[in-house]
Amino acid sequence: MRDIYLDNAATTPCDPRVMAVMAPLFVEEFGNPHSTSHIFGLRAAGAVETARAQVAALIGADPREIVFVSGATEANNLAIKGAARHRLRHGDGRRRVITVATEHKCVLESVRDLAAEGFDPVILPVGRDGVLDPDLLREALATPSALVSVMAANNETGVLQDIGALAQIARESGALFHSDMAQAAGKIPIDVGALDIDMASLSAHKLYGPKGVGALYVRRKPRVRLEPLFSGGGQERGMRSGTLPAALVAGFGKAAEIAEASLADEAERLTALRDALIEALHERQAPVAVNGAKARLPGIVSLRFLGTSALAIMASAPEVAMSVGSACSSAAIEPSYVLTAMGLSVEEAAESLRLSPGRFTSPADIARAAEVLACAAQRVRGQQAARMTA
Ligand SMILES: Cc1ncc(COP(=O)(O)O)c(C=O)c1O
Ligand code: FES
Repeated sequence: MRDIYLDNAATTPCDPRVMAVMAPLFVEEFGNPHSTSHIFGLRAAGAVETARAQVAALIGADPREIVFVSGATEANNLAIKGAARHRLRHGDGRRRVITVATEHKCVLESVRDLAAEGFDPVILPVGRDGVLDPDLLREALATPSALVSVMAANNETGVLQDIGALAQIARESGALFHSDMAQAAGKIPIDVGALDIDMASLSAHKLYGPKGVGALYVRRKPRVRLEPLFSGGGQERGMRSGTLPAALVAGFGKAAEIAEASLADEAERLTALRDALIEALHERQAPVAVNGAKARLPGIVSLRFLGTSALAIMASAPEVAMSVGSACSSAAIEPSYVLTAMGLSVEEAAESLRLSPGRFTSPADIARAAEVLACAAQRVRGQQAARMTA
């Protein structure tokens, strides 16, 4: 029996069509995309600009608004630190930077790190459904603020925030608005123009592209200015020095193009797979509850196996790849900070597993995973009961 991969929220495999675009750029067309005095550099630069247009199209941006970086971690650091520092140095003395308790660590830590530079970090709570109450944002913005950062879709629960509404609240108070869209991009339709936001972070490896490349959307009208994180040659219009990995960037572009073309079909298919998994678990008498609001990404579900340790289920079902909490925190034993921020008790959070089917998951994979999981849950409950009576 082959192993079943249900951890697409941690990372996705490269689509073979993406591999086909990248391969020649490693070997034959290996030029430095910034060395445009000869054909090798020009070809690499052409591949980068094609990708810039493809990534821009996925989110309704202008290609000139796309800054390529190493991934969403860097994009989030650049957006938050870059915008806050530039504003403070050139502007109005606004020191407040606002985010939400369920954000990815790279956002939370970027905001917290700014405290050492004299900024005023504010971390807003969420409700039991994982959603930020817009009134809490309004209250926080009573103090003039530099920046608000709210993710579009959560990486552990798939819960969606109402980015358009939150961005409008921020704009009315004169704060910039950034959104971590690493999980949302390519999964749900996104139009940065319609959302009227200033910055958005993307990562290629969440949408069937390669690891090690991502992008920051930086609005041009009105222009958002950032202090760069790195000193250097001034590539990417001065916002991100360093030679771009043309092959990875081109792969990201192709992945974005495929994601855009297949978005509606894939969302429907993933929703059906996710619902089939939950249904099959119910049929096999595995008592589960979904964590978070109804409005969620199609491909991520956080399931609480009532009364059953999630870590023990994982250990008992090694042929299913899944996770407790996010990939970067899964080495830690503490239960997910995202779930406890939603008001789950430590015990409830410790009963929760994240399952994320993807483009290459089949209905047969889902049926098999449900069987394995239900069986593992039953075994674990048996062991727990035996320990209680021993
Ligand atoms: C919501 C979110 N933000 C940021 C990241 C970090 O992205 P990257 O691995 O590209 O640095 C991830 C994935 O780990 C994520 O899910
Ligand atoms: S009960 Fe299904 S595999 Fe054991």
